[in-house]
Amino acid sequence: MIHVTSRSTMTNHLLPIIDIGKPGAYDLVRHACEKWGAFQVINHGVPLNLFSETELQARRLFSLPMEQKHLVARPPSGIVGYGSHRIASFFPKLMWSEGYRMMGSPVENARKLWLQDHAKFCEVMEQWQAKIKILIEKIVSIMLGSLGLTHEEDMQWFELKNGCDRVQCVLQLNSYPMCPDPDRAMGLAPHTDSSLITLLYQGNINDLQVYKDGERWVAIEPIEGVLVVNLGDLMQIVSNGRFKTVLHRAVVNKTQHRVSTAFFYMPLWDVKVLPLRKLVDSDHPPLYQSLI
Ligand SMILES: O=C(O)CCC(=O)C(=O)O
Ligand SMILES: [Fe+2]
Repeated sequence: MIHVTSRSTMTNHLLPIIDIGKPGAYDLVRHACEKWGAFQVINHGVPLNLFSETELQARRLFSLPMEQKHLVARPPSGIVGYGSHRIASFFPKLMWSEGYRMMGSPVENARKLWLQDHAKFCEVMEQWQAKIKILIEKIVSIMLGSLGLTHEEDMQWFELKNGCDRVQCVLQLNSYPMCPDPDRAMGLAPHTDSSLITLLYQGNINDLQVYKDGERWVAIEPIEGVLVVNLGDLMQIVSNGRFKTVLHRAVVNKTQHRVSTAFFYMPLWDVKVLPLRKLVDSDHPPLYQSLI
C-alpha cells in the first residue's frame, strides 16, 4: 500500500467515462489503465434502483446508535465488521470517516444490528455484491483482452477449482459525516488499494479524488448511475507495470454526509501473484517478485 500525506493543488480534468458495451471499449480501457489507473463505467448492467437501495441501506446502518454499531466492531485482526477504514492503522492521524465491511453473506452481523429487521439490508447487499462481481469479471477480462491476454490461459486463478472460486471479494461501506472544518480533516488519506481492482460507487457528492501524473489531484464529479473502477496494487504487479495502481483520497465537506461503497476484488491469499508470463520478455524483465 502506497501513501503520501502532502496536499497539492487540484485541477478538474475528466476521468475517462467508458461504455463497456461498445467494441471500442478495449482500447479506451487500456489507455485509461495506463494513464490513470482508473476510469468510470457506463452501460454496466447494474440497475439504477439498486444504487439508491444500497445507499439507503448503508445510511440506515451508519445512522444506528454507536453502541449498536459496536456490537459488530471489527476485531483488530479481523476482516468484517464496523470500525475505521483498514488503511487508518498506517496513518498517525484519525480520519473523518467510519466503515463497515462484509465478506460473503452479511447475515450474521446484520442480525446483531437489527434483531427483527435485517432482511432488507441483507437482500440488498447480497444483490449488490452479486451484480458488482459479475461486472468486475467482465471488466477484468476487458483489461486482459486489451493486452492480448485471456483469463483461461493467462490467469488461471480465475477458474473454478474443485467448484470453488479462487478469488475473494470484500464489500466496504464508507461513511463521511459532515465536518465543521473540512480543510483540517481528511475522510480517507491518500492511498492505493491492495486489491486487483476496486469498484466504487461514490454517491452523488463530489469528494473523491485521484492523483494524476504524480502531480495533481483530480476530483471525480459524480454522475448518476456511473461506477468508478480503481486499479489496485495487484493489477500493477500482474500487468508487469503496464497498468498502474491509482493513488486516491476522500475529502470531506461541511454540509453533506457522504456514503460510498467500495468492492475489492482479489485472488485468494494462497494464489501466487506474479507478472503474467506473456508480458515478460528480454525487453520487459519482471518488475516484481512473487508475493508468496
Ligand atoms: O469513499 C470513497 O470515495 C473512496 C473509498 C476508498 O478509497 C476505499 O474504500 O478504499
Ligand atoms: Fe481506496
